[in-house]
Amino acid sequence: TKLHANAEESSDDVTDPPKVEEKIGGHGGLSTDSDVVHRESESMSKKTLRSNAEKFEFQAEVSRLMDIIINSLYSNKDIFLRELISNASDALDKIRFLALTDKDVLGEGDTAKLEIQIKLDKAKKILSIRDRGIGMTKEDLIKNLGTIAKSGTSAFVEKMQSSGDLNLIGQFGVGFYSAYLVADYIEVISKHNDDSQYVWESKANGKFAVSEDTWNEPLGRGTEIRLHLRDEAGEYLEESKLKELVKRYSEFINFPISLWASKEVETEVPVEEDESADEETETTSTEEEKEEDAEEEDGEKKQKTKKVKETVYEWELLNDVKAIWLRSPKEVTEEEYTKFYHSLSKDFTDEKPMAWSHFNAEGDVEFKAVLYVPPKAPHDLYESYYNSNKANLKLYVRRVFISDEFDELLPKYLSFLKGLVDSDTLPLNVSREMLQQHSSLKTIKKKLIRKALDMIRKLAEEDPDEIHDDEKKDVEKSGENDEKKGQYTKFWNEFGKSVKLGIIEDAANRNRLAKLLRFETTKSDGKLTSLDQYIKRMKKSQKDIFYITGSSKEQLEKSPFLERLIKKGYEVIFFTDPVDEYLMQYLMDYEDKKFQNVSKEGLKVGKDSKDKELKEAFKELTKWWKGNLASENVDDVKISNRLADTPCVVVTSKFGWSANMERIMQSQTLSDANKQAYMRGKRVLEINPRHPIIKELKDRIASDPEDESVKETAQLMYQTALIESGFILTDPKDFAARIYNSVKSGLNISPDAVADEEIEAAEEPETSEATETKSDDLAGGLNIEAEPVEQQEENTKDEL
Ligand SMILES: Nc1ncnc2c1ncn2[C@@H]1O[C@H](COP(=O)(O)OP(=O)(O)OP(=O)(O)O)[C@@H](O)[C@H]1O
Repeated sequence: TKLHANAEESSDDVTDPPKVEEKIGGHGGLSTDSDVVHRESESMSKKTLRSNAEKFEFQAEVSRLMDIIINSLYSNKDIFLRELISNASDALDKIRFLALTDKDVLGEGDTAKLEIQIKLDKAKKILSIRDRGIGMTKEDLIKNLGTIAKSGTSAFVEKMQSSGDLNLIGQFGVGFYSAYLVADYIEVISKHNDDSQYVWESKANGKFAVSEDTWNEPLGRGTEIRLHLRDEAGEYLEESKLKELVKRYSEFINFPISLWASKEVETEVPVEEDESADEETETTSTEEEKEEDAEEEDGEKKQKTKKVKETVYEWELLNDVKAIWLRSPKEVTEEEYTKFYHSLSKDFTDEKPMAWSHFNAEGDVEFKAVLYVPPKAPHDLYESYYNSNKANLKLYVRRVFISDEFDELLPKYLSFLKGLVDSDTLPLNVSREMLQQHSSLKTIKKKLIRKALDMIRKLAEEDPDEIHDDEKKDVEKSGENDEKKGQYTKFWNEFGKSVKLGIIEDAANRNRLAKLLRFETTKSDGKLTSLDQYIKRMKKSQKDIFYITGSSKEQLEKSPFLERLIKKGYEVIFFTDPVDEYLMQYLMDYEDKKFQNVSKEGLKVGKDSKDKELKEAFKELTKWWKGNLASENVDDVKISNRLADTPCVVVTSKFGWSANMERIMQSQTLSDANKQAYMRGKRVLEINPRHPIIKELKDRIASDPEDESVKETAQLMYQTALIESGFILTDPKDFAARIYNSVKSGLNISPDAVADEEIEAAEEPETSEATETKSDDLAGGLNIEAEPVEQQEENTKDEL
């Protein structure tokens, strides 16, 4: 919000110009040897500054953020320097990138030097950080530093309120404001090629001011941030402190960072004739200040000189700019990789990346790359997955930073990786758009994916927890890998969904990705298992990989679909993430084994010798039942091979949706009813011929196929099976009414009995209870003695 175009009448002190006696030394004459003392800037009358100043209010979220920073008790205030240097480096990257296609943007002389300079003014308590980057126009200053809140602002404010950890500020894109941890007044002087030089200033009191700069030294191009340090931040005026900080935080900045540092030097000064006598005794007593008798050989007399110590200032380079990725992987230490990760990801917590891969690709397309698996997934990794263009790899071409928004380098599902690619093959002097279409990008992408998947596979291979009991005897591993214990489970919990999305999206790497899959099974005992382990444990005769989908493992464990499989010792995979339903539409087979959803048609678990016989014996019932279910979208009624204790289940056709998928689709807000009807799998009612209810039904049908009470019971059986098989009933009222009728009969109440008028009807049992006790109630309705299900007779035993 612009407050005053002309602030002359305002009494607010924000835009007070630097008074003549408060003037701040600029960076003028940066590279000249004579720059021993700060050159004072030209004085400027109060009137001129004020008439140019415009005042603005910070956007509300930014104001809140600044309040939090200013009042923070956070002890690690050092981070501000890292943030400002990182901004300076970004600005330098931007101008260097523009210079690829237009050399003139760099300017001439010192202005063309891509560097960062830090200067201290102890007397005035000012710390300034200056870069020769792209700079900011007046509009940029107003937008970037105050009026446009970034999306990360409120996320960061929220995070601060819960954790208080300011260290993460850079990740939220609001790093600049961390400068208010140490300063109570900040000036940002900036010169962009497209505009004049401007000064932004704020005392963080909700307002800031911007004015055209007519009093400071011209910057040429770039930005100087002047921090007027708070009293308690005096340590940042110590050269040693700044050197230490730059070393610690900015060692991977690829531009030279120099400090205007003091240095003791010895210089020869002439000895005044009249004092030479006194000096003589003094200087001979100390070795350093030895007086020299400057008698020339030819005997000509010269003026006497002496050496004295003097403090001079000069630019001292603080960082070694040899990029880590250009070094040989053998030479880079683990600590250096970790630190480089922190600087790349702006994640300065103590956590180490889970894994990294540093390699050099040679051949037609040459590039160097470092890839990292972060220790944690960002909070919004899967939010708007398909719409966001998050790329986490930085692209360099021959050491020049090109972009960190280049999403052609990695597929979406690997966008959780961080790192960089530096290519020697890509051309330097073309626009980003041209680069995006360059043919070698495809090769780079392909290699990066391979390397990334290898890195993840190794993470699993090195994890001792991944070696299961059945393999332990072969692989005797001692405690050497303790540090890596559990690392793959950690990876899986953070990024498992990405592997699944990869299987869906990347057909070329489907098998590699499937190897990385982990899941729980009926036999995994709370641990995660892989497909390879599953296959190792498969029964000899087992052809397919069995799985079941649902909303939780607890719910699935009780599923009737598993009854017989578990009894016979088969292992079944539990898929409980909604994405698994999609995953299994793409993952058809693995190592020549097909996947079989055990709640769908097509399950083969060996033949029962009585199959044919049973089919024949129940023919009448199945035919009758199919006829009765004609209006229910039921394709068929069949004898089941998956049931042990449950009378019947409803299975779906192989290529339609499973019950779980129907449930997922129904819960989606914008789901399309037509598509739902189309995709809904055809249903088959499968009956258990050994179950007493089914046997009784068979007998009743044989004696009277028109018996209404049997029809009623059959319908109730079907609805109950739907629920137990994971479907959502379309008409729960109808189901409830049938249950109540059955209960009435169980309690010997007349079917015509109705509730008394004016009397609360809450005496009837609730539906859910009724559902739980269904089998017994139904048995009661059919007057069957509660008897166990007949033992299954099989002569095929276990050789299925
Ligand atoms: N030295 C600078 N030169 C040019 N522009 C700058 C400079 N410092 C900040 N900016 C501009 O101000 C914006 C806000 O800076 P801020 O540090 O708050 O966020 P950021 O740089 O986008 O994110 P991060 O702090 O994570 O680097 C930047 O995006 C950039 O456009």
